[in-house]
Amino acid sequence: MRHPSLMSDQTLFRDPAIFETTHLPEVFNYRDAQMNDLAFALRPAVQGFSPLNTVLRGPPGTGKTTAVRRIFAEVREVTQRVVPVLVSCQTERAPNTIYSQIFFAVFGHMPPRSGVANERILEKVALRLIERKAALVVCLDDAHYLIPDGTLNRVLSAILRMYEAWPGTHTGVFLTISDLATDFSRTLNPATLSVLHAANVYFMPYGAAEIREILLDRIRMGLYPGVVPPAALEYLVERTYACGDLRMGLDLVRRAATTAEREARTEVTVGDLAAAFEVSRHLEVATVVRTLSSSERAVLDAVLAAWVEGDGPATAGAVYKRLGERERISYSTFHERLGKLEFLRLLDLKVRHEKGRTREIFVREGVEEVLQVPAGSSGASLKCAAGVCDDEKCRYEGGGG
Ligand SMILES: Nc1ncnc2c1ncn2[C@@H]1O[C@H](COP(=O)(O)OP(=O)(O)OP(=O)(O)O)[C@@H](O)[C@H]1O
Repeated sequence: MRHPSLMSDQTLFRDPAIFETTHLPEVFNYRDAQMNDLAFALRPAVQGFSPLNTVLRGPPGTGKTTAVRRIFAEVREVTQRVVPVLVSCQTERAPNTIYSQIFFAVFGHMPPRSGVANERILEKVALRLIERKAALVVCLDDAHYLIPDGTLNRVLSAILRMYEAWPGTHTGVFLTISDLATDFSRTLNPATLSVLHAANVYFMPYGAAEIREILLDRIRMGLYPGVVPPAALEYLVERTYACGDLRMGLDLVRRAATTAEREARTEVTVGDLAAAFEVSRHLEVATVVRTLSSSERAVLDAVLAAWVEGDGPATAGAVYKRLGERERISYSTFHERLGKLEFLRLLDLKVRHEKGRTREIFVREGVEEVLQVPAGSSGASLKCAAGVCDDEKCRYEGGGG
């Protein structure tokens, strides 16, 4: 079917911002029970006491962050006696930057960039809270990112034990977790667990009918009428339901509508959505990859180059050697970074027992596509595929290969 062409200055988007990941939807259906639980957890704070610590658990794109943003916005409207702070742990990974965000929420400006110890920042925050008779609620969004190097433990302990150093402070936390396997009893130390003592609020994946309504609502607000015909909508719902992440659906609509617009069509087709899916399906991996530090990224790049070159799992020894040609890195640091990449679900590590323990590294689906390393692009000379056995470690220790 031929579509009427569009003038070049015409657009299919009524409001492109509706499809931005940062957009806070006006209508937030199907999460009333969770919103009630969060309101209940905040009630003591509104009354001048510490809020109830709460963990929001659910797969990616099920509305956890949106629920927190909405309830925090409501709190700001009704009282000044609660200071809500939302910290994205995908971007803020160090205690200092997290405390700086809290400082900003309390004072309206950032603390001096350097030379101020964490303790001093927290002290200033605590004294101001006491002066204002205000309670602090910090949401650590995607808190699992802070687990591998112990940052979550340190930050939680500092926030929740403020009352010990500065009596009269009232503090609490919300933690959002999309990695359902996260078990705090194994990752936090007992002293932190005893002050955390959190209740769980679950965000189950939306059903297909709920996804349809949510997406339709966004389409109505973001696009002009008729841009997404029924067949395209069905495909969209099917794809989004299959992955469970609403972000996928929103991204597909945005990309497909942009394609249709570029080709001067007034409707998106199933083909536009299918093409968009090829790009969007690795959205989650792309998001995680963007949060890696340059040193973590270097390890991932080396793994991928070895993986592509060897057409399958690389051994830890081969990757370590390859990496050692570019930077000085001890085996334990390398091992730590590998562990982190596994924790972030970018890699799988498997031990093979063959003349000692050989660690094989498998690259998870989507990583290669996201990193887009052309086959055989580097390191052809590194054909020494000896695995690193635990008892071999010392050979590599000290870096440089
Ligand atoms: N009930 C809903 N109504 C409208 N939009 C929703 C609803 N639930 C989620 N969304 C939208 O889906 C997208 C993802 O939601 P959100 O960021 O809150 O998910 P999340 O559970 O925090 O994901 P992650 O664990 O990956 O951080 C956002 O654009 C949000 O506006």
